[in-house]
Amino acid sequence: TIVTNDTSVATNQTFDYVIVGAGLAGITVGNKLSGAGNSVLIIEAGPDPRWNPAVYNAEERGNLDGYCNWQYPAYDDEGNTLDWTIDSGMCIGGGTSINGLMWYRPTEAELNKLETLGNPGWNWESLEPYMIAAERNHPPDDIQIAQGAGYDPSRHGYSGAINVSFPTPMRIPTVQSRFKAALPRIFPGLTIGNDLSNRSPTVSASSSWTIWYDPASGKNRRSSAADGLLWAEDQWRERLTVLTNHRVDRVIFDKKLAATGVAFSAGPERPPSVVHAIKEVILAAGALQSAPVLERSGIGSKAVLERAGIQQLVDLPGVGANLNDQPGTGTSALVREAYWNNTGIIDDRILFAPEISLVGLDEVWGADATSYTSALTSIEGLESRAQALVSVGAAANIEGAKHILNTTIDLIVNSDQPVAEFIGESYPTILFAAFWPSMPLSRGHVHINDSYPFSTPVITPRLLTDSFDQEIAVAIARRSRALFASDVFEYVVENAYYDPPIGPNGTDAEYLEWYKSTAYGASHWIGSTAMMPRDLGGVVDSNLK
Ligand SMILES: Cc1cc2nc3c(=O)[nH]c(=O)nc-3n(C[C@H](O)[C@H](O)[C@H](O)COP(=O)(O)OP(=O)(O)OC[C@H]3O[C@@H](n4cnc5c(N)ncnc54)[C@H](O)[C@@H]3O)c2cc1C
Repeated sequence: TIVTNDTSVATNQTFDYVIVGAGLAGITVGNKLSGAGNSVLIIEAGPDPRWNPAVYNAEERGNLDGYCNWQYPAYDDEGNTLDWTIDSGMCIGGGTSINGLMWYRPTEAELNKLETLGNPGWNWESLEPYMIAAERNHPPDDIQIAQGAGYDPSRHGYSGAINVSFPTPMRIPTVQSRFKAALPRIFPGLTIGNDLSNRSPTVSASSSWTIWYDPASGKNRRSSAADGLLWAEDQWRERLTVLTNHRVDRVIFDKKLAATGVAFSAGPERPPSVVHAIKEVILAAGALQSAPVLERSGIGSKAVLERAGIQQLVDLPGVGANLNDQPGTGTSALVREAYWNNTGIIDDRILFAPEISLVGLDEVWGADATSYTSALTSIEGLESRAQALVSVGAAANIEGAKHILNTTIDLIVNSDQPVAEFIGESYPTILFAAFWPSMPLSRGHVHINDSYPFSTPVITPRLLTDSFDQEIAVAIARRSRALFASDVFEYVVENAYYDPPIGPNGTDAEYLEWYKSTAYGASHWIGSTAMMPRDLGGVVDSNLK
């Protein structure tokens, strides 16, 4: 494997495959294609980060300080910038070099919906073997299990490239057990399980991480896509080249619209170069950049391309629409001074297996759930939701919007899939609950504004614009207060802290205002190049073409 920032390895060269982006998808595909004997070039906008302890040492990730991060601005519908920025990986490893390292699998029902969306063969049966093959699980030992860890041996792989384990040591055992005691009280009916990957379908458990404990250094090392599939000696490839610090402008097509290469450059002042692909160009620039690269290449909606002064090659109005992330926020509660030296509750480290609860409608609303779901499943409701998305450019057409919304609604209403993720954490001086609606119906968009490759994409997340997402948000924010006010926690913490303040009898409107003013994207962006039939607003088909 060659990793370099030397432009000449690619300029006017020819490879079997050219891949845009060395993130999770780009590295995985590059590893497999080069392993099968193909010559492969991956072009990555950011640097090689393997020297940086904030990347490789999970415990130092708090020191990243913007390293390996695009930190995009976010916009509202009027084009004003929001007061939070979007974290997104910008180095080899992409998001996996800076992410929160939580590892658990989707459910069978969730994966089978890929097929329902119009993608034959994309289902649990075909995809589960890949999840098993990717993972190298290190089961928790007796001490970790005593401190809250758990796992179901049948749900994991043991010989893959991505290391998965609980932190060594687990730490703060009192808080682990306190969260396990308190969460079923605020979400009645919630089961405390032993493994987030075997939820059926809702559960609460301590989460394992994509880390491995290196006894030589005593560190818990990040197992990013790069660590597992690029830098590891047993994954080195004879015919793989990774070009760092170069940005792809656009894909180049021949007269029959077959992709023949890409144009790229090292910086705004540097001359553009071209590299040729014999077999395929693979776009793996993530949910926030793949659509902009397509648009700069002439593939997208007429209005966007005209505004940017780009000649349209393919009319594909779904490009950049349907952008989806979970609206995250959190509640902190100051630990009482009497416990500041109690390392079962807090210490000065940030490595901790958080207790993650995946809760469904029943756990959030109990017997009242049906009053919320009848609004969700009404035909008029679906129609007006779809119209609202099309009118703001968040969906390509009404039928497509209805199809996507229905897929999510069906998972929520008929398969009891989780509507919220609620995460109990401990940091130096505070206990923290992070949470978000897990299957939001709100949608936004990402587009280019001009043809210039070094311009930032215009990302309009439109978080919490759907009334159902708002209802979930209010409900879980209320539970965060109940969590820290419960008798399980009240002896440990001062009351939960809200800014803007919410009184003990806060109204739904106050909770919603608080939620909206503190919410940010939870960094799980999807949807902007949807895999779906084209007439429904899809961008790639089930062969990823
Ligand atoms: C802060 C944060 C926390 C997260 N926490 C978790 C978690 O705990 N658990 C979990 O499962 N997931 C988490 N995620 C999500 C996970 O990391 C992503 O889903 C995953 O990395 C997406 O993979 P990808 O290949 O689609 O995109 P990415 O990993 O983002 O890779 C895309 C790559 O393309 C490059 N690129 C973009 N444009 C260009 C261009 N024009 N030319 C060349 N290169 C380009 C980028 O620099 C990037 O390296 C988190 C993400 C973030 C950012």
